[in-house]
Amino acid sequence: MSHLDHTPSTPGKFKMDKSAYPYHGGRLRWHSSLAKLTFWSFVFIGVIFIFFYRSPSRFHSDPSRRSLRTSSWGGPAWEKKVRTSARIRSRNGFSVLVTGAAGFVGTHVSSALKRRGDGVLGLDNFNDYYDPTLKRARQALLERAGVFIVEGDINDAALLKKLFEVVPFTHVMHLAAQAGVRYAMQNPGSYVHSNIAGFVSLLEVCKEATPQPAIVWASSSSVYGLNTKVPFSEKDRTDQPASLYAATKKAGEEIAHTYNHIYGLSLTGLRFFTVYGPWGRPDMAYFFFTKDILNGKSIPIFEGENHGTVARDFTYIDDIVKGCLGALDTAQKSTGSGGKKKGPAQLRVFNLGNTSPIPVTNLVTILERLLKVKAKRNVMKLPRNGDVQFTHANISLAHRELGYKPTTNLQTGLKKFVRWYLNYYSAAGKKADAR
Ligand SMILES: O=C(O)[C@H]1O[C@H](OP(=O)(O)OP(=O)(O)OC[C@H]2O[C@@H](n3ccc(=O)[nH]c3=O)[C@H](O)[C@@H]2O)[C@H](O)[C@@H](O)[C@@H]1O
Repeated sequence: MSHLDHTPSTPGKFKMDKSAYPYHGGRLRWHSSLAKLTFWSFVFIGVIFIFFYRSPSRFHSDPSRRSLRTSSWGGPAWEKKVRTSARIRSRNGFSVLVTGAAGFVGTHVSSALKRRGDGVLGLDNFNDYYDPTLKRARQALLERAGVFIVEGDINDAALLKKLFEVVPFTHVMHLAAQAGVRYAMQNPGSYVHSNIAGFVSLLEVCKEATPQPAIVWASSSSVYGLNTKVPFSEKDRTDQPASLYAATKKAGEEIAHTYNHIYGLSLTGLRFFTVYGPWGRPDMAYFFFTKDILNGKSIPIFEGENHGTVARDFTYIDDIVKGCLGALDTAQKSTGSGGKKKGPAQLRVFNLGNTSPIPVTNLVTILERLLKVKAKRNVMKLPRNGDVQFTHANISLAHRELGYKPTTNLQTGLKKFVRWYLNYYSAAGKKADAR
């Protein structure tokens, strides 16, 4: 509590406390010191007010997402960096705002866009859901490629508006999200904050922009939930999610429909199927299995009822990047501007999977071979914490519309991952602080 909190609200209370003013004429002195106190309080509050509302550089923090430090933005030097990063360097190129740019998919997509001459500006809140030093290393990688990542949260509407004031983005690649299926039981609020509130905050700014950008965003294979009909097709029901994570992604798809319908925003949702590869996410099974196998720690391998197989349609990052670029390239323009719809706009959803589900036990066998270490397998029943038993993508729609054609099998992809992992964590003695 600050000393100001002890200041009584009315002078009457002071008057009652005579013991504090035992001398003759104390009331007079008290009146003058109260006047001084009031005067300086106003000066102090005024200074704080001017600091927060007039300064070009504001300070933002977001405790619910566990951002490790407050971020600052604004000012001519900052705007120049934003503009330079987003500058288009090829004919008919895009200028793309990539949210979640320090994330796994965000880093790969940003660098692919930059390589082909698009302007790219990253946005990321660098929260500590998993080891932030990995996010910083990805940031350094992008910086060398000429991509600047603004440090901030998608819930910060003032920051988003500023970015659109500085750059008339043609596209938004929205990959910022609270990922992970099982963590949703530990921290449900973070899923609502990022995947629902954050998405709405972004769409609100996009719909007001002139021109409105086309938006491509990450949904998830988890929206198929408890469905048993395989392979999963975009036409299938998605109304039985098994985790809050899946429910927030499903909500995102409905929210996308609303903003498309009311404001004419062009929106494409991509249902990613268990994406893996170099620079991946340490909370995912293939990643922490690798770490634990190398450390001689036992790994929990889930199985279904009656020893049923648990399998995933593991999809390699380079294939996913091609799918993302295909979605951006075929996205039609939004039709509205300044918050007003002018006509119907494109609304799409695609599966981006590998069409070849692999049992988790096979994943472990491949890792054992690549790492040359036998895993300590601890086979256990699939916990009821959000996991589904099986995923399998039908990708014919993405193939037809986006030219999407995955080419990397799990063996090849994991080989590339393991090479990166050993390199990354042996260099400079970095610790694989996976979870
Ligand atoms: O496809 C998706 O949409 C989702 O893919 C992954 O979710 P998941 O497939 O559950 O990926 P992992 O957590 O890496 O699990 C992979 C497999 O390993 C199994 N597993 C996981 C953890 C564990 O300790 N043991 C174990 O056998 C899981 O049941 C699952 O079959 C991502 O974590 C989600 O963010 C993403 O949205």
